[in-house]
Amino acid sequence: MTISVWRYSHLALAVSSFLFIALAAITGFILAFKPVSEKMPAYRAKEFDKVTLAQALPALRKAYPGATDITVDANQFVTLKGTDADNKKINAYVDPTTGKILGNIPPTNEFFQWTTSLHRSLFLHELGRGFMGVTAFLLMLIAVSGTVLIIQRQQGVKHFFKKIVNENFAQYWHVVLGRLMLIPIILISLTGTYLSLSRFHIIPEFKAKHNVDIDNIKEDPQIKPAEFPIFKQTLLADVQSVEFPFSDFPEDHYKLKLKDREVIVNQFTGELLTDIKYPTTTILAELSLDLHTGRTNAIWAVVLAIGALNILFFIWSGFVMTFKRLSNKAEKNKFKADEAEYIILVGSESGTTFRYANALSQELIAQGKSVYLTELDKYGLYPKANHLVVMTSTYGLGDAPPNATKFTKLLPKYPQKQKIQYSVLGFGSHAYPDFCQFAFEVNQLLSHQEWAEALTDIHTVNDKEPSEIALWAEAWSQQTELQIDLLTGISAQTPKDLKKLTVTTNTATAEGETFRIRLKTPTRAKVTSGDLLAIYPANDHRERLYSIGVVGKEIQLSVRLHPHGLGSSYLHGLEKGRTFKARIVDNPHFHFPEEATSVVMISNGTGIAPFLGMISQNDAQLPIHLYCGFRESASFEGYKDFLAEQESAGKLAKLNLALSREGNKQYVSHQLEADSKLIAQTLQNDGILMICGSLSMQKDVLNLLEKICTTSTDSPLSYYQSHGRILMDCY
Ligand SMILES: Cc1cc2nc3c(=O)[nH]c(=O)nc-3n(C[C@H](O)[C@H](O)[C@H](O)COP(=O)(O)O)c2cc1C
Repeated sequence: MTISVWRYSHLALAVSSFLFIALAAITGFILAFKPVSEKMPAYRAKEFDKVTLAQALPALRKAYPGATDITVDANQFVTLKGTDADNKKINAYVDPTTGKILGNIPPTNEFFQWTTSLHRSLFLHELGRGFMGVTAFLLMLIAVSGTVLIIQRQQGVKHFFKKIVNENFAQYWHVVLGRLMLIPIILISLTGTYLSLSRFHIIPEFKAKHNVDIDNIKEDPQIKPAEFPIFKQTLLADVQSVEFPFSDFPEDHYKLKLKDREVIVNQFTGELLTDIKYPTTTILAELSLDLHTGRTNAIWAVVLAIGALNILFFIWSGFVMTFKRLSNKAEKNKFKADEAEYIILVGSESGTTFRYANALSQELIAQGKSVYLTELDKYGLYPKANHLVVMTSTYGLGDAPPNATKFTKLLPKYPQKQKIQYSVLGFGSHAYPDFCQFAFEVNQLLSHQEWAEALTDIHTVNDKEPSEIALWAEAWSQQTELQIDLLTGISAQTPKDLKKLTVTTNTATAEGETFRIRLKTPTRAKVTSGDLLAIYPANDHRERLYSIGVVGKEIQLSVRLHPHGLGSSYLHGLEKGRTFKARIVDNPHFHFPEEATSVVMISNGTGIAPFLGMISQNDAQLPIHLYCGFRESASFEGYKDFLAEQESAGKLAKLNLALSREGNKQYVSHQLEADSKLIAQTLQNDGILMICGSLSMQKDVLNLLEKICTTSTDSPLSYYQSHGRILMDCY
């Protein structure tokens, strides 16, 4: 059964009964203090647990010749009724071994009585009792469906108590307290249900019928009550009540109501005249009352009070979660699926991803675009679309969220008829081992579709980190030439935190060629190879991003001069000594992995830039294999000497150069294919693969890696991607 069925059942049950449950929880909380308050005065005899009827009954009869009966209540206080030697009426708590009066029976506490009536029957007599019985049953179903949801969330009973990630107060404590209070709440609801069923005789009531053969009651041999075997064997702790013989006539007798049976005892001989065991249903009803009220144990009563408070918390947190989920859903589409240019597909469980998808949709509509937003599982044909954005979270062990489980099957079913440019933004959390795995899977699947063209590299967002969302928005905006601001104030129109940079060298070359530009890093700027430099060539909102390599103490960019390229033309024109303002964008997911056993770096064209910085800083001499692709040897010329120096300094283990328009005309993917064994070993042995360059190179390399993973490693490609073993920064 899917998670949604259980979730909806849990929710429907909670919604339909929450008022009654809340009332029962509040009154239940108050009533939990009844046993605690009753136990406060010490009317329980010392060593009560050891006293037998053989000790108690003769002593009490001696002190009170007119005693008619004794009762032992849930607090183990002994009440004696009857008269004393002076014929004075007695109804008091007594010490069962001495007969000493310990205290008077207090009048019933009216507040507790009032609360009990409200708790049991809402002051509506039988009708109210019926309501509360049903409420107890619904609470039980809620607890059971909640347990199933936790088991599903934790991926099995074995992991039931595994750590829960605290992503949100209401959700976190709903689950954590749900696990802790599960047993008390199931017991509260189960016993409440049982008591109602007993009350309405759905579970039959038992009344012991004692058929005493009065004509054959013996009077001999007479023995003292203290010697009666039944009295010697029976502890007072196992007694509910004892009726004394009314007179010395043989037909009068002792009637013992024990915990598990009723016994009639001959007053002269101690013989058992009847012995009727209670059926299990009666014993269970008593146990239910003990557990439901906490009357026998003050600690359990406190647990019940905590349970009642938790129920109130579950009602509050459950509603907070539901409202959040409901408010974060797809807004109504203005355009139909078959007329929209921009398609946004969302995979979400608790709804937050919809918030960003809705923001994107609104931004695009505001810019006059036609947009259609839907769930991944509602994927279909989009005849007018030219852009597809997938925003999806990951759940379970790297699985699809509930509204995206069918997508991988639907995708090949609906091949689009025209080319569509896609971009995937994964939402996840590093607190889970398979970070954004489902997003990686979707990205990989899309890359295999003939009609799909990657517009940006896949981007991932850890714990809804605004700067990562903004980074995707920037990358997507740059490619679409649209200005998208998903997070007001983050990807703001006017860039903040600009740094002044000075050009130290610029190898500015001809159009179509790659040039390198070096910039003096401002003294207090924090910059690492793999970060991005955002420049604003026209001094307006238009931003262009370049991968940074930190070489020496300088920022080095490799830029290909595009005809009419806004960013590349600007940088190309910057002469030595010129200063300009730019923003350093922290890009931690593409920093050099110092902890790795080895690193394989894969680049084409200007993608080599961050690797140059990382290699030059590899003082620990971690084995680095660099696979870099260029069109012709001239493009590589500028890096040749530098890389040779790094090789001889032990900072670069091996350089593999692929030239696509010279010699045997190879791409990096060809060289990687030839070295498949090394690649598989790197992945298997905790090494890291880093890819930087064009999206088409990335696509080829990922397809090759997928093959290598299928044939030569233990896990699929998405596993290595989601475990941070394949780092990418492509454009
Ligand atoms: C039970 C549970 C399991 C999760 N499993 C993963 C996971 O395997 N990988 C991951 O990257 N994030 C995981 N996450 C984090 C979510 O993907 C992340 O919080 C996301 O932003 C939620 O988006 P949504 O509200 O749209 O569903 C999990 C979250 C929860 C509550």
